[in-house]
Amino acid sequence: MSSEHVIRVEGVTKVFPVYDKPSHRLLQMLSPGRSKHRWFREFRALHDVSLEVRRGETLGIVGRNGSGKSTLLQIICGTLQPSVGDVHVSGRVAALLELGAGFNPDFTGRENVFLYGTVLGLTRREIEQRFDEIAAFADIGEFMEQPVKNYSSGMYVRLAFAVAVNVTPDILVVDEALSVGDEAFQRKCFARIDRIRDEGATVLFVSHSAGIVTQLCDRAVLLDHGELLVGGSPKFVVSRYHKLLYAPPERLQGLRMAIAQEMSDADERCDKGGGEDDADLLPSDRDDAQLVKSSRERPFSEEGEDSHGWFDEGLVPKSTVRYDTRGALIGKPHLETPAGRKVNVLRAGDEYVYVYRVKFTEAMKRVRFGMLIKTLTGLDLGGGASSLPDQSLDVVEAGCEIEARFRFRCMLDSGVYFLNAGVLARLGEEETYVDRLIDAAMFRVMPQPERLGTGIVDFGVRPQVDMVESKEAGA
Ligand SMILES: Nc1ncnc2c1ncn2[C@@H]1O[C@H](COP(=O)(O)OP(=O)(O)OP(=O)(O)O)[C@@H](O)[C@H]1O
Repeated sequence: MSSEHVIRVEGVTKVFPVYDKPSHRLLQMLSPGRSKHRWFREFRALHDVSLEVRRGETLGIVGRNGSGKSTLLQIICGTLQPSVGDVHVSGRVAALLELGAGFNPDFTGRENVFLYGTVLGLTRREIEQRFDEIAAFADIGEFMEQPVKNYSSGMYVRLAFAVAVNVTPDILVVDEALSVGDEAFQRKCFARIDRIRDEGATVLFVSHSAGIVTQLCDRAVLLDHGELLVGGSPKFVVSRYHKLLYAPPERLQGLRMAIAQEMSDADERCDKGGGEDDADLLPSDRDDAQLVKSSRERPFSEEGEDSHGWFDEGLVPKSTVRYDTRGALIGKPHLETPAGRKVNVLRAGDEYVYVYRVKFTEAMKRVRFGMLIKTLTGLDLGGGASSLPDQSLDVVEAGCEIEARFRFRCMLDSGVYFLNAGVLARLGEEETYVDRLIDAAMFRVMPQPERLGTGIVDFGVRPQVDMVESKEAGA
């Protein structure tokens, strides 16, 4: 394996024995070694799969249910052995596989942290050093001392993720698990995955969400019936995945062959923006992803207080990070209606104000303020600055407190979003951040029952459909 590649899968086939009745498993075990009769059928979950993953690359693995994604990940992680073929993996692999994998249900959370850490090659001392950080990330309180069989699925994932991201993995494997848990925790996980990628780790990501794969991954592969059909840019691969997903059964076989034939061309489309992409003609994937659950939705009335939204105390980001503080401190970030009522559950189409305060402990020159709205996965959607650089506040004295207000119209699809805040000033010749709060606040946009728009941002598209030729006129 070249030093550039950290994973190489060569001609891997995986065959599982399938027993029609539970008693057949027992009969097979009792059959003499040379007995010709087999009490099972063979099911081929993977067929001749070859794949290379480079150091630092984020690879998305997509495919319909039962296509072999989890089997492939388990083989890469070493928890399953291939029936045929070879797998070479270099470095520490931390895996967040489907629920149920990894932990011993009878052990407490704490014991499992030590068990899992040891399996990943950490010494007891190393795990002890990281334990507090793992516990803080998991944020499951007293449950850390309870057997994990008493955990909810959300708690289980929290602990599993906390361990996986805190063992400094060379390769992080994430299998759909992030769809469990609340949005604030999901955002924290995506932010941590970003950091792990920035530090040069390789990430394998199994997801049914086209949005996540296209946004997070450098490259993707499509598995179908255990075969690797195609690989290439995420947009290209996701569009082929969608074609398969929505194809009528009679066209499926022909489509599979056509996609497999494109395989040879796909390498040329490896840049993220490149590639033929017809995914946007297909039904939105935001619903099948369902990452943004509407757990705290409630119907809104057209009139009265709630019609412009309300405040949900549970919507508190867990991924807030402060960068760059140098004589200025951002505080109290929140959203208000134009009338000044604090809200964080918004109605699409209405206007809101993003407000935060900044305390200056040092005098500053050329000061201005900024904001940014992001998705749960960290995609920058848009924002704004309080002024152009040459129109910034000339001087702000030490001891001053300034309130920055950004009025905007909420042109977003239903879901959960995050807000950044930043203060810029001239230090020497350079304009630089003097305080920056990432994921300072979060908000939810209520579902819109009559929405015609698709995608995250509502451009206010006004459709018009005209009959340009009727049958009678053409006859
Ligand atoms: N231990 C096993 N014994 C028999 N069949 C198995 C076993 N594990 C997996 N399979 C079968 O192998 C196929 C691939 O399963 P796998 O879980 O890898 O698919 P997947 O793409 O991850 O699916 P999903 O998206 O539903 O999680 C499925 O048909 C599954 O039923």
